[in-house]
Amino acid sequence: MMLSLPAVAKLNLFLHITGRRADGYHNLQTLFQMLDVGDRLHFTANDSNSITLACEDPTLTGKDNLIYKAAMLLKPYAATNAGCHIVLEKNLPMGGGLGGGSSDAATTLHALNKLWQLKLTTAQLAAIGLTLGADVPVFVHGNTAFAEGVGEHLQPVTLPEKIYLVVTPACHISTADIFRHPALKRDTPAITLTQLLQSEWHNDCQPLVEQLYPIVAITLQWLVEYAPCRMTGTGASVFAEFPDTASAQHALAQLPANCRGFIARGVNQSPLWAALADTDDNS
Ligand SMILES: C[C@@](CO)(OP(=O)(O)O)[C@H](O)COP(=O)(O)OP(=O)(O)OC[C@H]1O[C@@H](n2ccc(N)nc2=O)[C@H](O)[C@@H]1O
Ligand SMILES: Nc1ncnc2c1ncn2[C@@H]1O[C@H](COP(=O)(O)OP(=O)(O)O)[C@@H](O)[C@H]1O
Repeated sequence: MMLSLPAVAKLNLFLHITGRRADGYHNLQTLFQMLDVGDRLHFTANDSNSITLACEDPTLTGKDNLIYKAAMLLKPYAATNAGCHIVLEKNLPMGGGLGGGSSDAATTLHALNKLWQLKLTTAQLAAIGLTLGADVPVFVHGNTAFAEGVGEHLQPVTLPEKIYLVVTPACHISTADIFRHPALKRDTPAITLTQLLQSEWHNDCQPLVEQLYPIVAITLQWLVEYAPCRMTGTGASVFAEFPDTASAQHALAQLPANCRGFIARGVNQSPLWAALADTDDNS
């Protein structure tokens, strides 16, 4: 049996760092906005007892890929010879704060749960996903959500489904490097979701990233000419909200050299859920 499923991107509409934990991880308050665009994965179950991964980009087919790691985490729950061939259509910029790798992992968990008939609950898949990265559970649940802790305490939020222009300058930022930097602001007071929704939104990583990677600051200076803008996650991608697709396209047409850009709609539920429901209807 074969399954083709989306793995969408997210934005962090705000990202507050409220403290550092004993294990070095940081407690956050963040608003994850699901987008309607992303990667696509194709899964063909087999009885080879192995996981194989194919992608046009050969650097993405190794055993360090989160897709492979997610599949291996589910292997112990599956029948002895359960295997799968997975094809990744990589559309999202990598290491851009859009969560592409984490989203690919979450889609893989759902796909193999179905193909291998594991009957694990979404909560179980999210807990397994958390061992791969702090961003995986939100993609497993697939809702626009307010997150606390390292991103695992999630509360779905319904927001107006806005149009966003997402721009990724040509620089790679390591999440771990930003979190271990001495100059990172990590003392934003934790406040309630109601207060947060009424306050001015910001990203605590943005001033440090702008300082360390001037290209991010330059990209924000370009985008702010069109609309108020901010960085997502630990960068390097930045985004702005537009009233309609035409005005977002107007800005995208002027995209600076060396940047990638795309237009997406914010959605309250990831299209992954509709795609999974489709496969239920057809099985
Ligand atoms: C901060 C966010 C916001 O969405 O950044 P982006 O990665 O999306 O840019 C994410 O929660 C990131 O999640 P993810 O990318 O899955 O991070 P992980 O692999 O779990 O962690 C990478 C490294 O970042 C640091 N880290 C990560 C998350 C966190 N809450 N505190 C941390 O200190 C840790 O040093 C960890 O070793
Ligand atoms: N399926 C995957 N897609 C993209 N990157 C992956 C994947 N699996 C592992 N990675 C690694 O994770 C890093 C961060 O990827 P990504 O999730 O795109 O960034 P971010 O967490 O900043 O949004 C990449 O640079 C890459 O080395």
